[in-house]
Amino acid sequence: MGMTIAEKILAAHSGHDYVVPGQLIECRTDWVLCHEITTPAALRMLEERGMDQVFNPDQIVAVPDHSVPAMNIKAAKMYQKLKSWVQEKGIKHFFDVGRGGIAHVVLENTGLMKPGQTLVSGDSHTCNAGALGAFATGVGSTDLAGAIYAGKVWFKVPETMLIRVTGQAQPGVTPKDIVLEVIKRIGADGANYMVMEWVGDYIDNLDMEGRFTLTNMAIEAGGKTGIVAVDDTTRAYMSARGVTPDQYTEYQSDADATFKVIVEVDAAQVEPTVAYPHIPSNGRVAGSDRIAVSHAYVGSCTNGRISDLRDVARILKGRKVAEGVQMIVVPATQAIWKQAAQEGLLEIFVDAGASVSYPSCGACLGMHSGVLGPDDVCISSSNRNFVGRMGDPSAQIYLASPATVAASAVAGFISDPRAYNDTINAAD
Ligand SMILES: CC(C)[C@H](C(=O)O)[C@@H](O)C(=O)O
Ligand code: SF4
Repeated sequence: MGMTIAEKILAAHSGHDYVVPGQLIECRTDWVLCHEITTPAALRMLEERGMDQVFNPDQIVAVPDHSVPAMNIKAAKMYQKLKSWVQEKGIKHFFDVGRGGIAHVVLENTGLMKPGQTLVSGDSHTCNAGALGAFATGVGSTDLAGAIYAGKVWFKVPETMLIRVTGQAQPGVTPKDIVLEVIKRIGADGANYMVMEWVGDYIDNLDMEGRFTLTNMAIEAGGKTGIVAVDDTTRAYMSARGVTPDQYTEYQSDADATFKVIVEVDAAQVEPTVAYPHIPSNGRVAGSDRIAVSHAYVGSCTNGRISDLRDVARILKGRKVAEGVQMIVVPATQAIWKQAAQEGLLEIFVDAGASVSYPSCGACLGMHSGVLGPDDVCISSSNRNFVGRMGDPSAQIYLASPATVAASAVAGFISDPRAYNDTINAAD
């Protein structure tokens, strides 16, 4: 019987020739990603049991990202805990504040995480790295503790959902719109405990940044992870990071692999999509209602990459954020921040009246640097719009692509970015 990519990776990491969905396996983890929010709890569990060791300090990547730079004493202590552990255990790959950014985006860019590998982290958007043709998933602090200690985790082998995206998207329609459309169709629990494998000529033609946006949001449909098979785009991405094909394993799903569900998407039919409060599956066409916004946020591990910032700059160039709208742009990493500066994007944002913040998760989860107050209405390029996600429970969050966020910031109400298609084409 054929296997999917995910099944092949899990078999290879658990000493089996093949695995089937539902099977319980003990899986080797090639990488463990640690940030300052969930790692301290895992470390405490290990310390309390006298098991305070790491399986391999060279296979742990530590990136403080949520509450940095610290906004209060509690956050400063969490950061200290992560940092002192890193120093004590000799964790090799530590991306300190000022040298990192949002952990998932830092990791995807390092060349450390490779196709065919496994990754766990105490963060639900770990699925992001699946775009590299890898198996990457979020775990709770207990499993995180086990992974740090032993380099292993237990998994029930997930079933796989195949999502075939064909055709060309209209100008102004981005991977974020595609994934919001898929989640709208299947529901916020539509892929529960499944791997979401993305295929089709739309995916073949998509760059790595767009693929990360797709796999990043698997968890918003309940997915165990998202995955894209390795192709020339992946190989070029790895090679740009000094990693050659002999350093990793490529897997493809077999022709007779079993997919629990198959979802077909015609990219040309997808419109700029906005997920209305309070669930990412609540998608509607951008601009179909007149909804005034008080805040616009571009950033996060879903859409804080350089291509996202370029999309925003094309729309903001020579324009102003509407009076009464507070816009925040957060490049996902220091490297992206620098690239955006070099390309003149930050200047465009500032000239338009947007604040540019330092790389962190801050506003995305309402921790700091852009917390929403009562009844604020935010159009956000992030991934979740749950009640209270960005601050006060009465605030309303609408999820959209960076282009839609920019178009809405300029208009002062949620708007269709296709109105700027001429601008977009002219800039390309
Ligand atoms: C703080 C962290 C555990 C959380 C997650 O796991 O997703 C955060 O990153 C989020 O996006 O809500
Ligand atoms: S950017 Fe947002 S979604 Fe991503 S890890 Fe940080 S808090 Fe979570």
